[in-house]
Amino acid sequence: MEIRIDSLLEGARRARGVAVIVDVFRAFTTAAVAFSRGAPKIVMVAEPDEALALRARGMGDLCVGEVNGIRPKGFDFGNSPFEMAGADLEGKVVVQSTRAGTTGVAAATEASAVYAASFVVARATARAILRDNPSLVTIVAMGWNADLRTDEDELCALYLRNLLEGREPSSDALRQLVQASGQVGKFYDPAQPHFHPEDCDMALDVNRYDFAIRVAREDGLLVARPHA
Ligand SMILES: O=C(O)[C@H](CS(=O)(=O)O)OP(=O)(O)O
Ligand SMILES: [Mg+2]
Repeated sequence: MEIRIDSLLEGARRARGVAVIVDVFRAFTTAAVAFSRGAPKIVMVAEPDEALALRARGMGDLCVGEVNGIRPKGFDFGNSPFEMAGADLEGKVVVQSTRAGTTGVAAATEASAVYAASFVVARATARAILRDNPSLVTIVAMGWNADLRTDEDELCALYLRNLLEGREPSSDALRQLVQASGQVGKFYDPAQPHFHPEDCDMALDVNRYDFAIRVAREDGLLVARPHA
């Protein structure tokens, strides 16, 4: 198995083989929590207007996401694992739009298969990929706004490569490295109430869930489902 690591939107666009789109803060932590709260599937789109249009057409029940970290007008929830944790999503189809994570999923058009990953589903994602034993895996760290590399996604990509190669680095070490990085302060900034300290804590609960998040095209839509 060849494992490549890439970054940002251009990395998603050129991803070949099985693509693992990584977004720790917060898209694919939020998605994992949504599944844990009963959402059967998540339709992933790049643009907020696409999400609103799908909900208007009855293709989704709830819009979740962000622009600049803030819940877009008309959305039901922000892109917050903490907000998701308080929601009853049993049987509710979520439509998610974020500026890095879901935009990266939508851009990965050359990939043979796509996973959406974060620390909370890392081991399950590696296990699912190893079961299929593909010849090529491309791990893409989406970063901030898909155009600035950030520690949490890069570290999660490196962690995933280690797992795929049969090693399991220390979760405590990962948490310490991410907590020392530049993307954490916003969760504790009263001037940015759309970010919650609990978002960060939940995103760093390494391997919290035992499912991966597999994304596949269904009737022309990118649909994410928990993948045991
Ligand atoms: O909602 C998020 O946390 C981020 C936006 S920001 O980088 O924190 O401003 O979006 P995502 O697409 O989940 O990286
Ligand atoms: Mg992010």
